[in-house]
Amino acid sequence: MIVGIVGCGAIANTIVNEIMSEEGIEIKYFYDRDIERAENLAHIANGIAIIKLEDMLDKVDLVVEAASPIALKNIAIPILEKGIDLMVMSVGALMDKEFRENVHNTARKHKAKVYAPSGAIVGLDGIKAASIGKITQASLTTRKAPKSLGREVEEEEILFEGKAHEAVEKFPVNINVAASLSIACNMDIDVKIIVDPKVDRNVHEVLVKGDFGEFRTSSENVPFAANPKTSMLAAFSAIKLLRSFNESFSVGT
Ligand SMILES: NC(=O)C1=CN([C@@H]2O[C@H](COP(=O)(O)OP(=O)(O)OC[C@H]3O[C@@H](n4cnc5c(N)ncnc54)[C@H](OP(=O)(O)O)[C@@H]3O)[C@@H](O)[C@H]2O)C=CC1
Ligand SMILES: O=C([O-])CC(=O)C(=O)O
Repeated sequence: MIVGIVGCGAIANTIVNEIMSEEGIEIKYFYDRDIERAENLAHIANGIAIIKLEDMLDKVDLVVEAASPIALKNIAIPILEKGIDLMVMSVGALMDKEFRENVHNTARKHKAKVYAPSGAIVGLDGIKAASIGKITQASLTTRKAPKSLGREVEEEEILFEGKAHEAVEKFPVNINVAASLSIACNMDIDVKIIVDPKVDRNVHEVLVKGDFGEFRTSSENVPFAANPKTSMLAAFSAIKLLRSFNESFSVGT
């Protein structure tokens, strides 16, 4: 599998450092609006930095988007129209219903697949199973340190309380997980975002209720030093999903 990456920041660097060249996965093409970042990563991976997305499209089997929701909106359709699979980190963009339907239809028409790794949250496996019955309630409470949210506060403060579609608009690079949960639950979930000077982790608490019963998950994620908005677990989930394409045994939904 030849892989191209769009967005050469915290997640992409972790993927490359972990996978490099593994049997069956060759991460070869790198694109970023900052060409230097693409070149640095290409150098580490012994790959190729490209100056426009089209330069990788006839050469890859899968593109990993690890850039931004706006980037995803620009690149998803041209990638899928070529029948290339797409792994999406900036899931928040998919809260735009029209865009999500377009992505869905284009993928189906061109026999491409779209994957969204579980990212920085815990519990999507259970939600997928739970969605066989009815899910009646789902919420996410996210607590991050001021530097993760780009705020300066002395005391904890609720920055946002509302629905996921609004959360991803207001905090596009901090709360993609709300979109993953919403898509898995098939509802616009309730979201609360708290800035808290007492935490140094990215904390995500998920509550889901439905026919199956109810569950709560809580993760206290180590943020990347280079980008404290993003949790290490998010990059790890992408790596695990990439590796799963080569595995013949799978556990969990
Ligand atoms: N699903 C999940 O659970 C999670 C998702 N994420 C999301 O994943 C994405 C990547 O995260 P992360 O690696 O931490 O981000 P980084 O900011 O560390 O890296 C992203 C890179 O992509 C570049 N970029 C942004 N927009 C474009 C564009 N339109 N075209 C080309 N390059 C672009 C950025 O440049 P510049 O610096 O100039 O913007 C930067 O170099 C983000 O959208 C983030 O919000 C993060 C954590 C969890
Ligand atoms: O990494 C995290 O903790 C969550 C995050 O930034 C996102 O969902 O966009």
